[in-house]
Amino acid sequence: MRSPKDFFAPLAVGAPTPLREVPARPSRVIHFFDPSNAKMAAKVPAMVGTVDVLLGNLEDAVRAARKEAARAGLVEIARGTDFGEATQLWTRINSLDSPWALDDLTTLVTEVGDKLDVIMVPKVQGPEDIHYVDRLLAQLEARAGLQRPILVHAILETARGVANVEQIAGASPRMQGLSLGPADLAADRRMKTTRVGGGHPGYLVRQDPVDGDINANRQTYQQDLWHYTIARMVDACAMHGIFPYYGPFGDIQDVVACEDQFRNAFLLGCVGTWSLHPVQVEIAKRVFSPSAEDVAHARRVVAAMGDGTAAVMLDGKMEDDASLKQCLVMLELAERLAATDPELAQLYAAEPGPSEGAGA
Ligand SMILES: CC(=O)SCCNC(=O)CCNC(=O)[C@H](O)C(C)(C)COP(=O)(O)OP(=O)(O)OC[C@H]1O[C@@H](n2cnc3c(N)ncnc32)[C@H](O)[C@@H]1OP(=O)(O)O
Ligand SMILES: O=CC(=O)O
Ligand SMILES: [Mg+2]
Repeated sequence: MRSPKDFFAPLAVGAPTPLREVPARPSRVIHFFDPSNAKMAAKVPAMVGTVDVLLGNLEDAVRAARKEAARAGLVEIARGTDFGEATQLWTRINSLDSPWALDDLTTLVTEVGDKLDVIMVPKVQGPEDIHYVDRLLAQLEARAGLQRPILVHAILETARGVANVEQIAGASPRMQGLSLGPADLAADRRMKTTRVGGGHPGYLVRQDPVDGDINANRQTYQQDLWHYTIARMVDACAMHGIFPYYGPFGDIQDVVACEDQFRNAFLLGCVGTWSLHPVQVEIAKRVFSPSAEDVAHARRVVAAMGDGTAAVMLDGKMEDDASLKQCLVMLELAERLAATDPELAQLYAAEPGPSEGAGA
């Protein structure tokens, strides 16, 4: 463990200096593709600018016999694609205990490290996994002569990882964020589910009996299996100044439930999610962008609050410093997204600004 004084010192001679603040680039949608799948890979150049992050996946969902092909395919795509300002390139490497992780890191950092923004590390168990990757990345960055540090994103998908979530989030200045990995986490926890994310109809609460009649029809309400873990993840990320994300939603056809799951994560504080199939891209972008109504309301609150202190009434509701701060979070996100998304810029511009909304 490094001393707090050394936290921002490079871990290898010649490695770039770690960042003091994680860049808040839009990452509403982290789109997964398999670089060894020719059809999917062929679609990548056309997706630049339409998704915030393109992630070349090397881990689960890539056949063992195709691991080297996926790695080589990602190198080729990284070299041959201009990702512009609006789209980042990430990868998900194989797990640290697999036969492929070392070569994934060595090859990608030395060959296309200048193109890679973030490396997603699966099945992280504790801060020691991040420390291992941190030092290795510093050595490889020095070897490759990189000028900016590659950031690290951990998937929360083991029970031990969840128990250690605060230490993982704060393990290195490279930590960019955390994603929920509900499929592996369910298996590791021995949950009795068989799905990739989303809810389960059996996880419910039931209305109390009316007049003591337990046999009468009683309303049931499905509950969110992931609420606890997402909330813990969001707190750990906020505490360490990094970003939380929902992960995969495996029922590709059920776009309605997918949107619900994404929205729950957005409302709880997540900044984005994964998309596994093109059909999930627009859902993610829509859900993780503040609505025009939210932006308009936030502007009205800012305008009504004046110097930001005291309490005011707006539409019959009390607003004060705390609701103002929530509105500022919303507006800051809207501004950041509008800077790279012309459609959102237009949408938000159509809403009344603080002066027009004041006192309305
Ligand atoms: C638990 C976890 O670890 S989740 C993360 C790991 N899993 C993944 O990354 C899964 C990524 N996604 C996929 O592999 C695929 O989308 C699947 C297997 C879910 C579905 O694939 P398909 O059955 O081919 O879907 P479908 O027929 O609807 O595809 C339509 C088109 O979109 C393309 N497509 C599908 N998924 C993607 C993708 N993620 N990126 C780009 N293109 C895609 C298909 O190649 C197909 O192209 P075509 O019209 O030229 O034939
Ligand atoms: O990798 C993701 C998961 O849900 O497992
Ligand atoms: Mg997983």
